Amino acid sequence: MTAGGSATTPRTAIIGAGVMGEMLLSGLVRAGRRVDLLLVGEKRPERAHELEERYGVAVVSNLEAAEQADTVALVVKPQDMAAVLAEISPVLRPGQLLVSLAAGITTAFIEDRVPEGVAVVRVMPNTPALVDEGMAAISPGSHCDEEHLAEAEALLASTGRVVRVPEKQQDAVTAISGSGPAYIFFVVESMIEAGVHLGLPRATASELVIQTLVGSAKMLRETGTHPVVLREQVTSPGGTTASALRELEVHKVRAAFLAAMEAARDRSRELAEGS
Ligand SMILES: NC(=O)C1=CN([C@@H]2O[C@H](COP(=O)(O)OP(=O)(O)OC[C@H]3O[C@@H](n4cnc5c(N)ncnc54)[C@H](O)[C@@H]3O)[C@@H](O)[C@H]2O)C=CC1
Ligand SMILES: O=C(O)[C@@H]1CCC=N1
Repeated sequence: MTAGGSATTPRTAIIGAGVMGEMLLSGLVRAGRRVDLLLVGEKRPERAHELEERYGVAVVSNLEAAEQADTVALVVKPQDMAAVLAEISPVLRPGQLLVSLAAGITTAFIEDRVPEGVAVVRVMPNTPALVDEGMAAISPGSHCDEEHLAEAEALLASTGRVVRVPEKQQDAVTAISGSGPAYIFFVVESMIEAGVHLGLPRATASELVIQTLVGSAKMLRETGTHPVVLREQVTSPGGTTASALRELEVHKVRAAFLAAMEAARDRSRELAEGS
């Protein structure tokens, strides 16, 4: 949406300004959205104050945010979603767009709790959005037209890539790219510890691992070569890499990744039940 300065200029509200709420807010500000057209609803007063200081954004009640905005991003924990929807539902109106970033919460869950005709888009973002390298997947709800979807896409495009997926894929997306950064950080942490075990100073181990990660990610993106081929290029016959990879296979790391991501997918499915 463009900011034109008239009384009808669209406003965007963010309800729940923790890690991902701030990601969205800071991305919109970096992308040039006018701060006076942004609103934040945040429960914790000290956090609200922090955001007012940092961005000059108006922090208002959830009701005011929902009443004044054309697009409302819901960025609270899945367990808090029902309470927030119950609070704002009386002031929501048809044509408004709700964009939910909560894991597991379906568009049907939201549509059942808001007035008929309110458009809902479900998004699964990830934390690299904080450095404009996010990966977000979006899915339309049942009252959502192309304009609503494009607006949700624009919200997320300010912090990285956006793909459209059928909603039935969102639990898998959550398991792969939503939680994905945590798996990568876990691998990085494990490799740094291994370097320390092998006698490297921690700072050296960290630099070696982080640059190896960045370089490998860049090769994947820039060459477009399949990861199996890239791995084979590193794996000299009878060499060091083959010895290491055999240990990873012996320890069933591939199977562990599959089981881990199935567990994340299953947890995402459970979250809509409120557990
Ligand atoms: N952290 C991550 O990597 C990702 C998180 N998500 C989703 O984003 C959502 C938020 O996650 P985080 O930002 O990590 O959590 P967080 O705990 O950092 O932020 C949630 C914020 O909502 C506020 N809040 C709670 N109840 C409220 C209410 N009634 N009114 C106003 N504000 C309220 C809290 O004070 C807090 O600041 C979750 O639904 C999560 O599933 C999605 C993808 C990735
Ligand atoms: O752990 C979680 O539930 C959230 C959703 C995806 C990443 N973090």
